[in-house]
Amino acid sequence: MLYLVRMDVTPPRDMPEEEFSRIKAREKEYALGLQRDGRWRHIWRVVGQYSNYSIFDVSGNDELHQILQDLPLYPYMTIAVTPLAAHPSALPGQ
Ligand SMILES: O=C(O)CC1=CCC(=O)O1
Repeated sequence: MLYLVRMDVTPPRDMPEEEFSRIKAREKEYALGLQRDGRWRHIWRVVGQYSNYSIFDVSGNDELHQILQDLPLYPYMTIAVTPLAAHPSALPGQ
């Protein structure tokens, strides 16, 4: 199943920059692993915001929920999930 996910990150005000940088490095490694195995299909920065739009291709709600909960930045995120279905006007394979 495909999901459009928006992640808005609010960095903690009281966390030292070095500690937050370490969390961001872990986040990147985690995200790269999921991109390499094909479950995190796209990630795009929202211009001017500490936010991204991502497309996930996973088995269903439970797998996506686990993936999102395991994000190192999860405690500092607001997440919105939109499940996607095929559109009848889409070209085959799109
Ligand atoms: O920077 C972000 O939008 C949050 C994030 C998700 C995966 C990643 O590497 O950073």
